[in-house]
Amino acid sequence: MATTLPRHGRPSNGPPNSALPALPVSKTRKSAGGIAAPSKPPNTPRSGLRAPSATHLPPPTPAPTTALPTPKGAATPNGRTIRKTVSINSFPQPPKGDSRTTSLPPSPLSSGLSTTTPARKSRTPSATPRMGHLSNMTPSLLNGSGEGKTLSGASVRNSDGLMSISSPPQSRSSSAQDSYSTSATTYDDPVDMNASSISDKRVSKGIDGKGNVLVSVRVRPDSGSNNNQVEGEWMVDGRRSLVSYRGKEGGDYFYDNVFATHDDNSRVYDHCAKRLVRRVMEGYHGTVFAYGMTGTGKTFSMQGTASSPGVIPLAITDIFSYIRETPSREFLLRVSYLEIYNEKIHDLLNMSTSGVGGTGTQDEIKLREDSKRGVYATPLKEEIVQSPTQLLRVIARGDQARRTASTQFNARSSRSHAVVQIVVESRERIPGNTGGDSKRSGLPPGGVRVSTLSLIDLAGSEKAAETKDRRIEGSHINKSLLTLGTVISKLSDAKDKDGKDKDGKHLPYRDSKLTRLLQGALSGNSLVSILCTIQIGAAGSAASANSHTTETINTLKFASRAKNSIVSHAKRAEEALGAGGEGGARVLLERYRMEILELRGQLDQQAKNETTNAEDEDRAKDEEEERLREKEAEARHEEQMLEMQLARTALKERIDHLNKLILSSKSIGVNTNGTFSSLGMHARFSQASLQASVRSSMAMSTGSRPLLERTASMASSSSTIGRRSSGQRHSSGGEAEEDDSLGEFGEFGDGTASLAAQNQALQADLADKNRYIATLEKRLLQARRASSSRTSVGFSSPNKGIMVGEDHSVSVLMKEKDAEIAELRAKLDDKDRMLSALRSAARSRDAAEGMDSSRRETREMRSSLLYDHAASPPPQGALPDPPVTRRKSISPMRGRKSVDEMSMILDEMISQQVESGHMVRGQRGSVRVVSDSRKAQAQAPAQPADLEVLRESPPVLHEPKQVALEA
Ligand SMILES: Nc1ncnc2c1ncn2[C@@H]1O[C@H](COP(=O)(O)OP(=O)(O)OP(=O)(O)O)[C@@H](O)[C@H]1O
Repeated sequence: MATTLPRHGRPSNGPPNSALPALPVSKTRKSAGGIAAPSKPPNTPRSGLRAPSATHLPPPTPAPTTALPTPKGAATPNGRTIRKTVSINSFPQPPKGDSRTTSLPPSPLSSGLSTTTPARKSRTPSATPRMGHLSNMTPSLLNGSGEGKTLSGASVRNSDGLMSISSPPQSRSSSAQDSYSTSATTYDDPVDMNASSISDKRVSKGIDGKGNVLVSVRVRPDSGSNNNQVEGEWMVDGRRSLVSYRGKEGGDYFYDNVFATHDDNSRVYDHCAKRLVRRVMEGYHGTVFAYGMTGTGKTFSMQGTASSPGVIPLAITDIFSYIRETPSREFLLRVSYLEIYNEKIHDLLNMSTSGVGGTGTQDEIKLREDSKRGVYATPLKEEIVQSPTQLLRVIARGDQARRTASTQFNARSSRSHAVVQIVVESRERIPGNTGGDSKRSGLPPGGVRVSTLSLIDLAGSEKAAETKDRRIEGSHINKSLLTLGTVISKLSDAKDKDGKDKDGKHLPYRDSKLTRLLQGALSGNSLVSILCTIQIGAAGSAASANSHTTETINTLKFASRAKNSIVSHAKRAEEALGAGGEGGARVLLERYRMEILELRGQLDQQAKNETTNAEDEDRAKDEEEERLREKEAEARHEEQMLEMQLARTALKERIDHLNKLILSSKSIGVNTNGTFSSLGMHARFSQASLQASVRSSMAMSTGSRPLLERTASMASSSSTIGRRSSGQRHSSGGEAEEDDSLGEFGEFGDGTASLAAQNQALQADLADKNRYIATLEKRLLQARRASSSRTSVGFSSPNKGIMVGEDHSVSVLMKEKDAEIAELRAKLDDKDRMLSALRSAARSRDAAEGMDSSRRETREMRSSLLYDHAASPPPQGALPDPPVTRRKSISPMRGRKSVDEMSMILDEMISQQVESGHMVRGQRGSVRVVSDSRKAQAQAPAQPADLEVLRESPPVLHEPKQVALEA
């Protein structure tokens, strides 16, 4: 009769042990792997012993519920197994003195047994042969919330009998290397699945009060069996999590989970690791490790196959499922993979330098301890992974680098302890901000939680090895496993002594790298799930050989001790709020968040800069265009100003020159210091100087094209005079072989001839000036029009103030020019009047002397001749009858007299002009026309010559004023 053992409550020491949230309901594990597992290599030792007979099959009835001791090794005649529950203390000592193992350290399990047995003895009452831990089953984080398992008759029948061993595919292939689907897969919650029955909760409850350690035993099928018969020594009851040995020194072993041979990896994962993985995602540290003799299925359980993925791939799937199901948090995963081989740590993800054979120069990896991280290996490569596929690939890479070799019991035995560590960083996601950062504060509401899931496939303990290498490996493996067993044993003894053993010494974690690395888990800082693998074979099979049985029993004892010894007080990892310090520096999520914030800030700044730059560029472009426009306008304006300046200069020069000419003529006419005769005598010289002056003036006035044209025309007219003058000069010393006209002039040595010539020259000069004035006026008009158009342009330009100012100065200039021109015109008028006076003087003289008709004719003829020489018709109305006399017939006295008379007349006229205010006398006796001569002229009586001059004046003279007003 099996009895339900009383469950002792245990103090809660840390982690919550309340009901766990329901896991996803569901339901069938999908496996995409259809790849047939390779069969076991032929050299694998297999049992050739007789298979258990059908008579030894478990009864179809529920398992016996009695825990009463039964005779050792007894079986009922009807085939029912007689349970023998023995104390762990009664387990036999491991065999010693095996010839093959003398050179090896003793098996850790057997050693552990020998060292711990006394202690166990003292605590386990002999009257209660069941494992001590069974009396303390309480719910735990890993076991569920207290729901029991249902033991139906059928299930009991399946699990309670002797081994029903089939031959599963014997394979060893990394699931990660195959095309295992990582799509979301859900599993039956073992708790929910078994929640209906309360009749027998013993098996599924937390095993004892020692915290959250979960111990499971998995029995590997014995492929060597030909049938399902087992010769009565072993009994595996999965439903009751019981393994019984009925053989010598046998007993009942209860654990949290016992998996029979037909249980697959999925079931193993669901019961051993699923909850732990979930807790890790919630912030607890978790460790799952497989322990057992070589070839018993540790790697098969942890890695699985393509068709039956193990703990590692299933945990990865669950990790990502959890992330998908938890949108309120964001996660970052990084993975490392190391192995401890011959007591050296190798980075399985960084084997490119060291190589599998360890020939490279990989930095030595050491174990360090940190208050926040605990014990950790460094330097170790960590890879950040973002998908299950990526994570599986990383692990598959490590698997390939792991050292394996063929052993007596395993063709591809793992010769090292392999540790996969998945670090999970998580942080609360800010609502409405999928980017993961707070736009307002830049800080998330909570800190980053960091937890670690360690998945460890230990190397198998080996009792004997054939080769030296194997022996060395086996030595290290056994030593580390022995240390592990010792630590666990001492943990049990030291549970009340603050982690110290009986002698007050610290636990020997440092005795091996394995225990040092597992220190955190063993000392209770993390949730722990231990999967012990055993292989039990039919009686007479290889698996049931003595050594094998011994190893199996030792494994069972190790599992029992672990369950009793490891007290977990795992707590949810604290949330790290900063990225500072050694611990904080590991929080990549925080670092990345800060980096993202920083990069975002830079991006924003860059965007702002780009916008500002674009605006600046536009502005600079506009300003540049504006500057160019201004420059062009300025250049145009300067050009126009220069043009006007040139025109003004030319005008000024011309006006000065004309003024000089006028004064010179008047000086000649009004010379009162008795030199008029000399004027007459030097008339030719005076003419010549006048012409030279005109020519020089012409030569100077070359500023612009119109002026050049004008100069040419004036030069042509002057040349006429010049020829005559030069002729006069040339003939001064001689007579009439000269040019006719010159000869004729030469003949007139008296004042009459001089006057006529002067008169004619003045006439020509007057005509020339008129033309010049017309040209100037045209030019002025053009300049004003140009200025006007510029002004209108200038108003629209940004420098319109300047343009207006310039234009104003131009208009002032124009006005000045107008005034000058008016003055010039007045001077010309004076000259006309002088000419008229000369003419009238000549006429008076003629009348006084009673010139005969012949002389008159001669004079007329000469007059006409004179006009012919002038190269242009005489101005209309000008010099109607020049009083020219034949000088040869005039006596010098008479000539002098007429000159004197003329001088007198001129003096009178000038005096009149001066008196009337039209002219002013200079200091040297010269006279000037006053500036308002125009007004005086308007008041003076019009004379024929004046009218003529006015008629010749182009009407455009008044246009500039109109333009100026418009401007
Ligand atoms: N439960 C099982 N069902 C079917 N085959 C199994 C099972 N367990 C183990 N095997 C097979 O047994 C062989 C050895 O298994 P495995 O390599 O996992 O043992 P191990 O304990 O890891 O050995 P070692 O410690 O030497 O590495 C493999 O071929 C594997 O396929």
